[in-house]
Amino acid sequence: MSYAVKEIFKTLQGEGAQMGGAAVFCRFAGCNLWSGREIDRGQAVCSFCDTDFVGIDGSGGGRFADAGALADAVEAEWGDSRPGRYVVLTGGEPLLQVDQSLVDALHARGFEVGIETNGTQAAPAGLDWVCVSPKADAELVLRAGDELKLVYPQDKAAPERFEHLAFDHFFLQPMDSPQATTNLEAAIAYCTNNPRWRLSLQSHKMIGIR
Ligand SMILES: C[S@@+](CC[C@H](N)C(=O)[O-])C[C@H]1O[C@@H](n2cnc3c(N)ncnc32)[C@H](O)[C@@H]1O
Ligand SMILES: Nc1nc2[nH]cc(C(=O)O)c2c(=O)[nH]1
Ligand code: SF4
Ligand SMILES: [Mg+2]
Repeated sequence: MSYAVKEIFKTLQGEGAQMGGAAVFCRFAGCNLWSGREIDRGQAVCSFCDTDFVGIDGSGGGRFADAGALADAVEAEWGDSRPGRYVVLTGGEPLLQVDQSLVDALHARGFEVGIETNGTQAAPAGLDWVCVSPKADAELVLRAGDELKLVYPQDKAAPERFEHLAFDHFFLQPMDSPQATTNLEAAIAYCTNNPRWRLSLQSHKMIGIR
């Protein structure tokens, strides 16, 4: 199967429990919860997205004919060094495209494989770090993983809906929007009163990296 990829870049993971660690980000094109066109945002199931995932025209993006070709591009972006190889599959919604052969091809090149997903699609086996970010109006299929990272606040997606699920870490991530300051304050208040939840800040935006 071929893969449509918006961009591939090396940076530090900005969010969640892996925050601050080096990673190659592989951003897949397309999402099942929004077309990515501003004209459709108001009607989308997920309407607060901060990401351009349309097309294959970003840096390092393209159409990759098979898993080996995409894993080679990820490896080239990381460079020659072997220790700590880590790739984050994101998007758009990566689980519309990620399959077992891609996970295997990345493992064969020495990468640990993380994923950022909206949790609406089944995942192939062998992923090393699964971050699920549920959306209020989308059915949640992936109900176990390493971290659950809830963008906060969302109408009809109170944290209590998710805290019984089988994750090791529970994060609230303030919604980036014109109300970002209010959202941050609300997330601080919630975490202060509900110690099962920790605050995840989008640190890459604060320090001016991708
Ligand atoms: C762009 S999404 C791509 C992966 C996947 N589609 C998902 O939603 O998890 C990457 C992460 O950014 C989060 N995110 C998207 N828009 C955001 C916003 N406006 N403020 C804070 N986090 C946001 C998502 O919830 C997700 O955790
Ligand atoms: N630095 C950095 N960290 C991130 N963590 C999750 C991201 C994403 O868009 O999936 C992201 C991103 O786009 N950049
Ligand atoms: S599910 Fe993820 S990629 Fe899709 S629109 Fe929402 S935040 Fe963006
Ligand atoms: Mg992002």
